[in-house]
Amino acid sequence: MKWLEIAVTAPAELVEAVANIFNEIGSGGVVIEDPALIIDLVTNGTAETVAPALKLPQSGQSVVKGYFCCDCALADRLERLSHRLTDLPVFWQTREVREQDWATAWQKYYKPVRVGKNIVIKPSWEDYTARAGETVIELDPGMAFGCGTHATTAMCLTLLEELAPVHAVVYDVGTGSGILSVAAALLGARQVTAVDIDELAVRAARENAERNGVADRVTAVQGNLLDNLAGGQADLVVANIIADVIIRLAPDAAAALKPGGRLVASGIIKDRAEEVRRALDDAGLEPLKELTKGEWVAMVYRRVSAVKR
Ligand SMILES: C[S@@+](CC[C@H](N)C(=O)[O-])C[C@H]1O[C@@H](n2cnc3c(N)ncnc32)[C@H](O)[C@@H]1O
Repeated sequence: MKWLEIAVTAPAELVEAVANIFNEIGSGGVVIEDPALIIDLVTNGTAETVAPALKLPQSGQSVVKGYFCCDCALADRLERLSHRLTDLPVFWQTREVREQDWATAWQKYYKPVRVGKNIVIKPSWEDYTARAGETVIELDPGMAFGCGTHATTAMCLTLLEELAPVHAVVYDVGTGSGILSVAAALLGARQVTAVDIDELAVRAARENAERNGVADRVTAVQGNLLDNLAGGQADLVVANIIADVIIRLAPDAAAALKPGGRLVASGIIKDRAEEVRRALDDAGLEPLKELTKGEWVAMVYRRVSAVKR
């Protein structure tokens, strides 16, 4: 089958917005090429990581690629895309590709990679022998976000490892591939609810929980943020989405936490970090820690006692 690849070159802060537009108009898959991440891997990569396969990007801009089936719906999709991109500072190019070329193209760059102190993310098709003390997450993200190498996911994993959620009740909001839910369960959480608005992500999260032998502790559900979740109050909420969504989520995240519970929030571009801090403060949460990587920020907050609603 023939597909049309549409490559949108965009500044880092618009990457999520462009990826969302692709998803909303029915893209069969989205690939994000983030130069900050590639530079980080080329600079800091070890023999185990993807670094040897990568080349430094020519420009500092990110490229978001969407794939569209060349069928009768294509013309309508292109018109909607053109309409949605028209006011954004981006440019786009198209080329025809065969299905095998894009569906698996990213796999050749995706090798076992170490995150935090002792977490290793192992693609399901790669071999890896775990060393003592390592937590190995076996993953096939499919078309869902979250293969572990994106700065925001990596920072969330690092923070999860530090928070050591032994016996914790956890909500993973915007679970994508389920990577953070699986990590929480492997790190000892007793009950994890993984929620995503995207049906494909929910399926990927369920499969990845099974693949890692933690399906008995990870429940993946389709839904909007923390709406209608039945898991009770949590020790830990993780949300790696985007600044606007974290701001919207703040009061509900605070209310979903037990006193003393922690929120790990990421997907926050540096320029929006202050707005997110304000929203989390306004929700009655107390800041504990921040990490930054490239353009991205991850934050840890704690619920002190009663929260404002
Ligand atoms: C950046 S990805 C994070 C994936 C994974 N948790 C990680 O850390 O790599 C954000 C995810 O949030 C999901 N999402 C966006 N808006 C949402 C909403 N309102 N409710 C639930 N999930 C949402 C997206 O579908 C996407 O899978």
